[in-house]
Amino acid sequence: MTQKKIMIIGLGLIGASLAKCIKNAHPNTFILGWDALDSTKLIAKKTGIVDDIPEDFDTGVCDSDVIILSTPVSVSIHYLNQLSTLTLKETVLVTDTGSTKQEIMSTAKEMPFDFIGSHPMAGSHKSGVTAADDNLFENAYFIFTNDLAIPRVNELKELFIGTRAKYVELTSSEHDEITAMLSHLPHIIASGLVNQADTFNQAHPRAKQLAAGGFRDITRIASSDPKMWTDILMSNRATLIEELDEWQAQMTQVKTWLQQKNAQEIYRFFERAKETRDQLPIHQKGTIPAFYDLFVDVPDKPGIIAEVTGLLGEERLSIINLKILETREDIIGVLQVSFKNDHDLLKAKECIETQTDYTCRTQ
Ligand SMILES: NC(=O)c1ccc[n+]([C@@H]2O[C@H](COP(=O)([O-])OP(=O)(O)OC[C@H]3O[C@@H](n4cnc5c(N)ncnc54)[C@H](O)[C@@H]3O)[C@@H](O)[C@H]2O)c1
Ligand SMILES: O=C(O)C(=O)C[C@]1(C(=O)O)C=C[C@@H](O)C=C1
Repeated sequence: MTQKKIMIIGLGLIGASLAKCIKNAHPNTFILGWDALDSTKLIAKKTGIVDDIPEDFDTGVCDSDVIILSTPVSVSIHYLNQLSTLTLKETVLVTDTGSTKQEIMSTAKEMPFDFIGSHPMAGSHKSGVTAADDNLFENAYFIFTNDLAIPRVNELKELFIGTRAKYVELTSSEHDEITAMLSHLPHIIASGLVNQADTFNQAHPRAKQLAAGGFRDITRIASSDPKMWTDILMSNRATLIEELDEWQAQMTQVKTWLQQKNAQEIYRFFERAKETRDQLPIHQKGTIPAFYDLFVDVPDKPGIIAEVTGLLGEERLSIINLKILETREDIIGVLQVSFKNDHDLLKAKECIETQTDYTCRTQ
């Protein structure tokens, strides 16, 4: 059988992470890469993220069986139009990874080749080839938009099997409504908060040092790439304008309650939010960051926490959370140690099991 050629355009966080996942699951594929930055192409080639960088763009895409566009949304639309001017393989399958889907799907309608939209609902505020991570998509939702009903979604599902993500199919309009609410609006709010704090800090220079966990947690995503987010907003304008109207109405309501000293309504506001968030499936990426828990049965004796965390520290495993679930006198207690991914969780289990007598469970 001839070797399948995949061309990935845009070797940043998502493109390079997908390249790694494809290679892990399909070592026989030949991965070509393309990027606007020579330094990125060089790193991708040197680190083996791609097998090769073609001499020129046209040769690369015309020789490929699958083409993955993983650039900012407006750039991917530009490339899609460019691909329609070239003689690609008759059986080529083109996809993208963009965070919005309606605009690219309506461009794809006019294309002389098969196109199915993809969107892995996992990512990071980090960008670029050096942030590539083959564990990035594990357990996350991976959305396909196939408005054009191309009977080849299974080919993509097979190609992306190494992501270990959970596949979902949506129409592009459902996709853009949902992501506006759960991804795009939160990014606007996070950046708005940081900008408001910046203005405030100029009048209160000491404030910067005093920002604590709450501010850090709600604003992490404000460190994301501004080009990527400008493109996302510009391509989901109508839905976001509606979401922002609702958001403003909600904030005006809170302001009114404050003016009225209405503690009861303010309490209900926070109570509803707590109940809702507490019920969200926090073990799933795509909604709330996933935590991977290890349960260690430990004897009830002094220094036990230091012993377990010390062993994990020596393995350079970072702990996201630590809880003692049961400590009654002279019974075995349970330590719940949370990690940021499955890989760290399994490494921690192995480390504790090989270096102590304690029993470990992951459920
Ligand atoms: N970052 C996330 O959390 C996330 C998650 C899912 C999907 N996405 C989407 O995936 C796409 C890629 O995002 P990312 O996070 O990998 O961004 P990134 O900034 O890490 O990577 C984008 C890459 O595209 C390259 N690029 C830009 N213009 C180009 C051009 N004209 N020609 C060739 N290469 C060009 C950049 O040099 C960079 O290497 C975006 O459409 C984004 O909306 C992002
Ligand atoms: O975790 C993050 O940093 C992200 O911003 C990831 C995130 C999101 O959840 O909003 C961002 C954009 C993508 O389209 C999908 C995922």
